[in-house]
Amino acid sequence: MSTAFAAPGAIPRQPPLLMRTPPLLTMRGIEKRYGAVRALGGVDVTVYPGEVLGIVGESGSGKSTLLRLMNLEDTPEKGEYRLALPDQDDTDLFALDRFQRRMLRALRIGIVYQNPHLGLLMDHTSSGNIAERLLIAGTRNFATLREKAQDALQASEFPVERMDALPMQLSGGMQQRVQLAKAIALEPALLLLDEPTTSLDVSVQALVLDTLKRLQRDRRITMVLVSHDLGVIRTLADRVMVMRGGLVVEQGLTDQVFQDPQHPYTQQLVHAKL
Ligand SMILES: Nc1ncnc2c1ncn2[C@@H]1O[C@H](COP(=O)(O)OP(=O)(O)OP(=O)(O)O)[C@@H](O)[C@H]1O
Repeated sequence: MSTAFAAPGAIPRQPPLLMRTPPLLTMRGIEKRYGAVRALGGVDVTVYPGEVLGIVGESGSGKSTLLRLMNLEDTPEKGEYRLALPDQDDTDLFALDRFQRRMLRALRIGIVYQNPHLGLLMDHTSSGNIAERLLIAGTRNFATLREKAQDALQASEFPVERMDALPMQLSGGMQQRVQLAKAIALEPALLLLDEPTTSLDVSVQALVLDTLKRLQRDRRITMVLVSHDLGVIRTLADRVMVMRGGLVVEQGLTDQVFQDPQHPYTQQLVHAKL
């Protein structure tokens, strides 16, 4: 496995500035099975504040399972998970009870799924979807709810004049922007993106990627981005982790991994894309 910042024999490079701070997210030894299927076979992940970590790999390699665990939707058979949050002690988050995990997920972690049905309440308007999130955090005043929902929608570059439309009345790109607005409404410490642009037309995909880039640049939101599309990873991710068969086979700075892949599987992925 190549985790280094330099090819063998090369002069070691300094890790980027972001990585010289303590990590925001640390996962160690994550193992997850579904019956006989080993989805994750002992995965370690470290994410630094303000960076975008990309996760690539073929279908079934365990990317979404790992993201679901980061979102505390599920627990693994083995492994630990810590988030360095100001009000959080060093507890293993998988050891929290179901309610504590749900609250932490709602208040501190945002997620955008490939399928808007997973991220949105289809019988709520766009503003209602965001208000639902704000209510969990204790906002009760109607005018404040609307104002905050509008702010979040604007930040995700959603046309706010459509804020009272139902998701089904919106285009795929707009639905993803509502999911994004909902995910960032409470200024999460961690934003998880599971194939956020995969089901969109190429031109719409580029616009949504631009929004994500702008958000990342302006707000320095720490993101973990799962995508099978190397172009998307290359556009957004500072670092990349390559997964295969529930294991991490290579990781490093995105440019470096793509320009000089060390693992045969990464070489195959990169060359298939060229
Ligand atoms: N709920 C589940 N029940 C049973 N098996 C599952 C479940 N979720 C995932 N798996 C299996 O776990 C393995 C990893 O799946 P996962 O969805 O994490 O992979 P992935 O890399 O995200 O794939 P894709 O790119 O196709 O979404 C696969 O073999 C998958 O079939």
